[in-house]
Amino acid sequence: MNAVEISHLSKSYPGKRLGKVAALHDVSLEVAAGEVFGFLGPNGAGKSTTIKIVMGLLRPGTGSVRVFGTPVQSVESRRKVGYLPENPSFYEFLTGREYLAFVGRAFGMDDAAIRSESSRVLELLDLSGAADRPIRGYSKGMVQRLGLAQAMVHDPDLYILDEPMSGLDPVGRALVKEIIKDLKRRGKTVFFSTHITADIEIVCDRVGIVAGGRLRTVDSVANILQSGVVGYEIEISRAGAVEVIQVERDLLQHRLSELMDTGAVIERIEPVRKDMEAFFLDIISREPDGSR
Ligand SMILES: Nc1ncnc2c1ncn2[C@@H]1O[C@H](COP(=O)(O)OP(=O)(O)OP(=O)(O)O)[C@@H](O)[C@H]1O
Repeated sequence: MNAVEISHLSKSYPGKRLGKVAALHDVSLEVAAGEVFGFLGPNGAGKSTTIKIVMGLLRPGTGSVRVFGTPVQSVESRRKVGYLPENPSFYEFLTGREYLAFVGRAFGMDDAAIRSESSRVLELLDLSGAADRPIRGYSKGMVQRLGLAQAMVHDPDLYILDEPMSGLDPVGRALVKEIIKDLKRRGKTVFFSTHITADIEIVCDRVGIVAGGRLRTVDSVANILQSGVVGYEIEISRAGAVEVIQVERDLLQHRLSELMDTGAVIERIEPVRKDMEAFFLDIISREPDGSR
């Protein structure tokens, strides 16, 4: 079963005078249940617009979205979703714990569940020490982590996270990546947007690259990294000396036989690859039809 099905979404915003800003053009993609899907694109690519439509906060110009097979406008589909908006902001006079209780009540949780789940997610997001202080005194990173906590408090099956690592320091980023990996281990689905390629490599099963409102490619991270292998680095020892040799991708077998014929011992072979960033820059530098 697909957790999210996005079909032929297009969206324009009103522009200057009578003009329009085209934000999305015919975007279709599916996110399978249990998968971590990264929605990668530069600034202004259309990531937040897509996410707001998936959350039912914006109406699409054309197209539709289903969440676990149900149209996104239905209350039932919303119960299963935890949402982190871009730049979250909260009622600043509440404490973090009070805000989570407010969210828990909105999702129909009982008081005991609210108490235990709030404590669990506050601990997970390293906010226990600040839980009973008003949000107005929180740092930017703490507000971002509270944003993730409020998306998790009702233990949804699907997480829609708009730039979850935004505004976090390296410790916070690592924490959020661990949380995403843990959600996957628990069978949850995560759809998150980012413009940081390294975040995708570490936590995602698949990635969709969006630019200029068009989905340019969707592929598994493993495929992208594998197809990005441009050659190999071979470490050998021969006559008591260690050497490192670079070999082109297609010449590996040939070069290995040659080396072994000379009595060299192969100590290590490592692929030399283009990383996700190189792949991303290559995709977005092309025209939508693939030409340069
Ligand atoms: N409310 C709005 N009114 C007019 N234009 C908008 C509005 N919101 C977004 N846009 C435009 O739509 C396009 C897509 O914006 P969107 O916020 O979806 O991109 P994004 O990929 O989330 O960008 P970022 O990474 O900078 O957050 C951009 O050209 C943006 O200027």
